[in-house]
Amino acid sequence: MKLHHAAEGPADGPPLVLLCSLGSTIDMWAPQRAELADEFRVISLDTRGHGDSPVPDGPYTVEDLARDVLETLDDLGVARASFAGVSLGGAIAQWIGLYAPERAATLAMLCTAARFPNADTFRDRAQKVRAEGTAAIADAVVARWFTEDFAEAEPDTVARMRDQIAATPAEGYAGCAEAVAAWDVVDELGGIAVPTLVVGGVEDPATPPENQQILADGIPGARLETVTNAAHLASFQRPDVVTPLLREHAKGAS
Ligand SMILES: O=C(O)CC1=CCC(=O)O1
Repeated sequence: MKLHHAAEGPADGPPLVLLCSLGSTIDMWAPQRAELADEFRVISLDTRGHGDSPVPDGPYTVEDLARDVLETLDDLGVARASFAGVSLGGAIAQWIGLYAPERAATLAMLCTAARFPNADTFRDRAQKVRAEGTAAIADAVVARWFTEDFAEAEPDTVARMRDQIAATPAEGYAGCAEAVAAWDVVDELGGIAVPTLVVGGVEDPATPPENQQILADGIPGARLETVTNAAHLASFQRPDVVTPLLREHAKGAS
């Protein structure tokens, strides 16, 4: 399935693909897109069921979502790229590292997990949004994305991001929540042979830092960075730290 996307930066620049978290659109990458487009061909994609991408009936799997990404890149003529994904997007990056490594020059996995904590809560969430709509969970979810200090300092930004969650089609959100619930590659991480950066947020309640430690311990040669004053959307709250990390890592692509 082809995904809605934005392609920015020089057409002949090294491709850098940005993958989103559950309940977000390519707007979550706003702090990185313009900045990294100075040297990369930045391709950000709305995950299936989100933003302006198609919304088939769920459940979906991470494999479905990753195949959508690769099909869209095929359509764009991109055979190999660096990938950076937050949370669900980080699971997609793991899948590509495991099952389509020839497509990946580097991988960056942000605020994600090889098996998400409390998988049942994502099945419950899927059930709730199918019954009541995505707005029913938007406040609770956005509270996990940013630190309390940030939420107090930037209420308009947080409200905008909350609205992004509430605008996500219920079936798309539910299908992706079911993909999150089923994701478990803890025992396969040793098979990822692509240069990998793992980034965590110190105050992330959704995928606390021990999850990134598991990724970094399991993926041979992975580099781990943990960002302070950051919760689940560390890339959005701390672009001052995360964007240079992404740049440096993707530049190391061979
Ligand atoms: O939505 C959450 O609470 C955290 C999360 C899990 C997967 C994802 O993309 O976000």
